[in-house]
Amino acid sequence: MESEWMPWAERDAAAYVAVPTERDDKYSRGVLGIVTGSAEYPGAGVLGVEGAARTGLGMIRYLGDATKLVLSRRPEVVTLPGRVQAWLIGSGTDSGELGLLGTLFSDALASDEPVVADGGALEMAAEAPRAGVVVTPHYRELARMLAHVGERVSAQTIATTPSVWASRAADILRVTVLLKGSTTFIAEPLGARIAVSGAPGWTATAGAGDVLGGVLGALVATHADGAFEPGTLARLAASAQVLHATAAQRASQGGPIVALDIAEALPDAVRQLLAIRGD
Ligand SMILES: NC(=O)C1=CN([C@@H]2O[C@H](COP(=O)(O)OP(=O)(O)OC[C@H]3O[C@@H](n4cnc5c(N)ncnc54)[C@H](OP(=O)(O)O)[C@@H]3O)[C@@H](O)[C@H]2O)[C@@H](O)CC1
Ligand SMILES: Nc1ncnc2c1ncn2[C@@H]1O[C@H](COP(=O)(O)OP(=O)(O)O)[C@@H](O)[C@H]1O
Repeated sequence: MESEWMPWAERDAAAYVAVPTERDDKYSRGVLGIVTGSAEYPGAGVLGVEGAARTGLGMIRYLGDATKLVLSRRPEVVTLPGRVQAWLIGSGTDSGELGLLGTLFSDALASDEPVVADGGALEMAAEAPRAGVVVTPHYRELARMLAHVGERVSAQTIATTPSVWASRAADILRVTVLLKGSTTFIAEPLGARIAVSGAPGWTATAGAGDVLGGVLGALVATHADGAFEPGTLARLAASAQVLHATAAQRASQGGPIVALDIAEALPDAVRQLLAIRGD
């Protein structure tokens, strides 16, 4: 029998926006370690950083391979290693050519912090499943992850029945899965099943997924204490998808957008959600 998919609306997502209080400083708000971007795809590093920064968090430590480009766009970013509350790894990297990035990915996956894994870190996340990990593949990437653990399914089959495969993948891979598409399906191993729709078709543009990784990284870093409780990572993932879709809608207004437009519309999307909450 197919799983029950719970919808997730702006009102639900609003509860997962962390608003700083007078007692907060940049560390208590949450620090996100980001290891994304490579010589081949430096732009993905910038897009994830922008997504996270515009969602709201205390600080970003960027340790990927696009430091120069990231700093030229966001001088607020710190490029030294140090304590973080969560990790975003893998967007804009190739799993076959990781070099030193591979060590950083395995350190993050072996750490006690929650991890958002994308792009070239997906196969490593599939190899070493643990609680507190959420993966954000599109259909082809999910097919590759499943092949990596011996489950053969084509990207076309996943595209035709994404809810079935998001659900199955979470149970097989034993990590929380956010499967990207026109409807995004979020599944926790033997747990929550959430479906989020409503993003405009204009969202299907290069780098939009890299921005989503940043949004989710920021939400996880600002809720790191609860991230290991059953269902929390799935609800944070659904909230990130809602914020991303709201930002895309605001940026698009029925017309074309680029990924950076989505990142730039995030503060307004956050305000829209907080207004629903009554803040
Ligand atoms: N600005 C940045 O830095 C950006 C960086 N990005 C980063 O890039 C990394 C790889 O992500 P990805 O999703 O593109 O790669 P992947 O899943 O291997 O798919 C390759 C498949 O696509 C297909 N294909 C290619 N061209 C096609 C065409 N014209 N028309 C139709 N099909 C076409 C091709 O098919 P084939 O040519 O083999 O038949 C193959 O199957 C990832 O880390 C991501 O973060 C992106 O986010 C973009 C912005
Ligand atoms: N038809 C669509 N309608 C709405 N959103 C879409 C559609 N197709 C893809 N998306 C969204 O666009 C983003 C694309 O991400 P991804 O495939 O990772 O691309 P990239 O790697 O270039 O960033 C995801 O957030 C996905 O959910």
